[in-house]
Amino acid sequence: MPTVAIDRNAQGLARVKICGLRKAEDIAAAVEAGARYVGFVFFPKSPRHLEIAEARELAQEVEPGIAKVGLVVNPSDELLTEITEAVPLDMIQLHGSETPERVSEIRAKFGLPVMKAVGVADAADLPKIADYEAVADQILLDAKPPKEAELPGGNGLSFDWRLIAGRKWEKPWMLAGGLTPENVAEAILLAGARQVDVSSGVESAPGVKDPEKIRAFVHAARQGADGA
Ligand SMILES: O=C(O)c1ccccc1NCC(=O)[C@H](O)[C@H](O)COP(=O)(O)O
Repeated sequence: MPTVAIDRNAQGLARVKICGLRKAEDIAAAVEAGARYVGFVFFPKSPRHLEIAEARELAQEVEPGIAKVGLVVNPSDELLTEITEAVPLDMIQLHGSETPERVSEIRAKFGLPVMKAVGVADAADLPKIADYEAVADQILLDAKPPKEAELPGGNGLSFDWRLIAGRKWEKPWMLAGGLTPENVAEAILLAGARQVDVSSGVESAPGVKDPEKIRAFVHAARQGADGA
């Protein structure tokens, strides 16, 4: 085991986001298990991509109290207008190379809370979290994608959770990247995360969610890591 400070108060408190949902039954599995956020991906290169009309249909059926998050990558105002006018979202997730200025602009123009994904590979990536924290409502700490990756996220890769152990930020943040039902409890303990996000770790194939894995993930995240 690595020698890092472990935040045992984080146990049992994790709020879970299941990202890249495409079917009503998978959303139902997530919500019934206790997930607090559901994510819809609007990125045509992704196996999890949804057309706006599909997302609208799914989002309209999500029960109140569950945050519906729309994930976009370097979006134009036109795309955001189309999405937000059609889909009843509660939050926009920016998963591209949006600058802090652009994050601020999107937040002001579209009147929705914004979660900005920040890619982490090593300690040199951590200072930029403060730049985004100043303008976003939440931060998503995700593994930095490999240079040759087709997707800027949803690659099932983890970063070294010890990099953020014991660090505190003012705004709410989520841990993401390569989480699975098997490792999420340990990740929560090591990173001190109170919120976690998963996509490929609850799939049976790219873009195909597995309700059993969703249930196992939410259960593991909410139980914490007794004995880990
Ligand atoms: O999921 C995608 O296909 C995707 C496409 C473009 C940008 C981001 C994308 N996914 C991000 C996520 O699903 C999560 O927020 C997070 O990165 C966790 O992904 P994973 O490592 O697969 O659990």
